[in-house]
Formats: sequence, C-alpha cells, structure tokens
Amino acid sequence: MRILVVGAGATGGYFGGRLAEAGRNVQFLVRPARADRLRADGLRIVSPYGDLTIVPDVVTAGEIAQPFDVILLTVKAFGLVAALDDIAPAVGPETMILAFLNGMRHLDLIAERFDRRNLVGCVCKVATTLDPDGRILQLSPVQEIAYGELDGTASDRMARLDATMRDAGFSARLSTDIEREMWEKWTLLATLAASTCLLRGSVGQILAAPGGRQTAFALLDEVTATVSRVGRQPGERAMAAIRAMLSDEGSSQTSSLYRDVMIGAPIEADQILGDLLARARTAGVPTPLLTAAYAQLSIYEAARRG
Ligand SMILES: NC(=O)C1=CN([C@@H]2O[C@H](COP(=O)(O)OP(=O)(O)OC[C@H]3O[C@@H](n4cnc5c(N)ncnc54)[C@H](OP(=O)(O)O)[C@@H]3O)[C@@H](O)[C@H]2O)C=CC1
Ligand SMILES: CC(C)(CO)C(=O)C(=O)O
Repeated sequence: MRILVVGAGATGGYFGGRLAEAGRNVQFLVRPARADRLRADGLRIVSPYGDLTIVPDVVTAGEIAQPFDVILLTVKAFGLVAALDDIAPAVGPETMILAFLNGMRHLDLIAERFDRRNLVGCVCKVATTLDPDGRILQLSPVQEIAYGELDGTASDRMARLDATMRDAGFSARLSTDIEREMWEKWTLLATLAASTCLLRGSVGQILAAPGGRQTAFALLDEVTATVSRVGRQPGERAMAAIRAMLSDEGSSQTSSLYRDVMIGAPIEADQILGDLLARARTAGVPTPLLTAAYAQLSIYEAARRG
C-alpha cells in the first residue's frame, strides 16, 4: 500500500519513520523548510526503543501526481484546512484517511472536503515532541495507533490496512468500536488539558494544591457529562484509567496543550475545548470550569496574535 504521511512532526515523523524503517512504501508531504532540514539531516528519532535516522522520501505541495492508498494526517488542528487543500491530488475514491488529531471536528471537515467514505476512525497514543534541532523525541514508552470503520464494520479495506500497519515497530490495532475510543480519548485529553492549563501545573502539582483534586475531578464530571450526551458514553475501563491518571500523586504528567502554552506556541484550544463547549451549550450541559479554562486559553491566543 502507498502511504502518504502529511507532516513529519512529532507524530507523523515518529510513526512514518517507523513504517519506513519496517519497509513500508512511505512518502512524507512536508512544507519547504521541513523538506530542507529532512534532506540535510535525515529524519531522526530518539526513542527508548532505539534511535533511528532514515533518508525520508519527501514531497512538497504541488508534487503529488496520483492518489495514495492511505493518508496519515498528522498536522495540528490549526493547520488542517490548508493541509486538506494540499492533499487533494492524493485523495481518490478509495483513499483511506487516518487523522491523528484529537477531538472529533476534523472528521466533519475531512468529510466535507472529500467524501465520508475516505474517513477511517483513528486514535493515536504516543508522547513525542520535536526538539529545536528538528529531531523527534519519544518521551514515554506508549506507542499505539488504533483504527477502524466508524460504523464498526469489519471491511476488506480494514483488513488490508491492518496488515500494513502491524509489525512495523509500534503497536497497531484494529478496533471494532473506534468511534467510542475517539470520544474516550477526547474525554481524557479535554480533562487533562483544561485542568493543567486552568491550574497551571502537572497532575502531581494539582493534587498537592488545596482544591486541586476537586477541581480536576469536577472538570472530569463536566467533560464526561458532555461527551455522554453529545457523543458516546466512555466505557468503565477508560473512565477508571482517566481517574487513575488524575489521582497519581507526584505525577509529572501534563498535556501537550499546556506544554505549548508554556513555550508560547500556537495551541489547539478550539479543537480540544472550544468545540466541546459548543456541543455542551447546544445540549444544555452546564460547564462552568471548562468555560473558564477555554476563556483563559482564548486570552492567551489573543495575546499571541498581538
Ligand atoms: N505529539 C503527541 O504526543 C501527540 C499529538 N497528537 C495530535 O496529533 C496531531 C499532530 O501533533 P504533532 O505531531 O505533535 O504536531 P507537530 O506540530 O509536531 O507536527 C505537525 C507537523 O505538520 C506539519 N504541517 C502542517 N501543515 C502542513 C502542510 N500543509 N503540509 C505538510 N506539513 C504540514 C508541520 O510542519 P512545519 O514544520 O512546516 O510547520 C509540523 O511538522 C495534533 O492534533 C495533536 O493533538 C495526538 C497524540 C499524541
Ligand atoms: C493524551 C495525551 C496526554 C497523550 O500524550 C495527549 O494526546 C496530549 O497531551 O496531547
């Protein structure tokens, strides 16, 4: 299968690099500055599973001649609309698009731009970041992607996709309920992002602060009530894992959104919190803490814009 990885950043560079290392047919669609760096230094991964440098097969927008079988869309939410224009020549009727983005709004944007049949549900679990030298650093051992038809059916194309993704140096899993898994991941991430950004600290620092635990768990209640009303109710196993993560005394766990705020970078507040709040408002679910967290992040974004 011909795979196009859109973006060679923290996630795309990581999973695309592993797929290429495992011999899959991978091209990276990147923008000119990243292309120059990759051509000069290679695609470099620093990982607890072993470091890796490969010479990636790189294209830039305008150089794509024909559709791909699989597209891994790994841009941040604020780059999505532009990326969808850039990948148009790569999308044919049979192309499967797997997006690593958190939240759910991107599904509608992709379906509106192309066709709902192009969509494959996907959850990406990893903690990677780009360092100032453009290397991909893997920060924790978790490295999994799960995928599946959004309606849960077992299709031939999922079997082909699964055969391509498996045994490529990370955990790859065909899910029969990927839509629920996506809502569960959003529950985790929205709670973690809102609590770490609102309270300005890691899980351990929040738990050590007066009222920190109550605030984090009240946020979890707001997010869970919203997700259960407007999406799918998270399963008990997922909820137990989220509660355990939020109760881990001394934990240095933060969210990528919080880490981006701390370095003054652009953030995905609209995709992770704004969209959830809009759905909560429509459904009449009260969300005072989420509203406060989003207001604070909106002030950050306004200040960044200047
Ligand atoms: N990092 C993580 O651990 C996890 C991230 N996610 C989610 O995955 C998504 C991607 O995150 P992440 O990989 O961290 O983000 P990064 O910012 O590290 O990587 C995104 C890359 O996309 C590139 N890009 C943007 N627009 C285009 C375009 N039009 N054409 C080609 N390349 C483009 C950027 O390149 P350029 O250099 O040109 O700006 C950048 O390198 C996010 O939605 C995030 O929430 C999910 C799970 C974990
Ligand atoms: C769920 C989590 C924390 C995993 O890295 C994440 O996706 C993020 O912080 O953006």
